[in-house]
Amino acid sequence: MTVDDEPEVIVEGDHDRLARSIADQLVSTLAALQAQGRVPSVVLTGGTIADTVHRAVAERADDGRVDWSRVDFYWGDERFVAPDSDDRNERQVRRALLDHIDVDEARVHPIAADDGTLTLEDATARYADVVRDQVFDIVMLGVGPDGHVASLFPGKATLAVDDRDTVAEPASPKPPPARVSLTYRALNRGREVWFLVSGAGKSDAVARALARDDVTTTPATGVHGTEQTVWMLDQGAASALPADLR
Ligand SMILES: O=C1O[C@H](COP(=O)(O)O)[C@@H](O)[C@H](O)[C@H]1O
Repeated sequence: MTVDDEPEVIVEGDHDRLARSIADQLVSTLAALQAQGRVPSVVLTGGTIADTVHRAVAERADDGRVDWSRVDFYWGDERFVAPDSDDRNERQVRRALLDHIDVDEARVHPIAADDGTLTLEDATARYADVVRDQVFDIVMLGVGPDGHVASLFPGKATLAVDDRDTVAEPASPKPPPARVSLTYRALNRGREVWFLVSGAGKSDAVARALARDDVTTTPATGVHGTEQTVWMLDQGAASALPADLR
């Protein structure tokens, strides 16, 4: 993003309206890319608004606009827990969306779970192989009240990693502690980056990121799309923004 490429800010009335709007945008964007003969790639996120978005996409899945077997799905981060743990971002997305659409499992690329055979570092290295040189069409990211994105948390050494695509986070301040995350280097290969943020509890983090606060205190500042960066907010999440941005 150059200085001229200001992020776009979209504000919807509330959580559910925001989720429906994002779901519509996702379906339209994927359909348009497929109409160009492309197999779109999407980076998925965990979190509360993301879960509502995934359910809203599933409700739209039967309209035939998207061939879901011709979409590549990746994850921006994952909790390194047992495969059947409800803490897995993969499990959350499968329940809300992937179990309801006709995906090609060869195009679903989850981050490895703690199945007893792998270390956190093994899972991190494996995902680096999966995403190597991958350019993502859409990167969707939730944002924490502390400004974290994926599993890049304020003050952590992982924020400075710029020589690889994945990092291990063994001590996340938000449970569960063991996580694997894409780095800025990988996330910033996204053509379009969409921040999905709901609720007044995140309004300060949103305001700091859009004011370009330092990444060490607001990690979300460091992610931007090569073509477009869009902050998709509800009124609560937008409530600390200056009036011209709301
Ligand atoms: O831990 C995580 O948190 C964020 C945001 O979650 P939320 O519940 O505050 O919406 C999420 O984007 C990330 O993928 C996840 O691992």
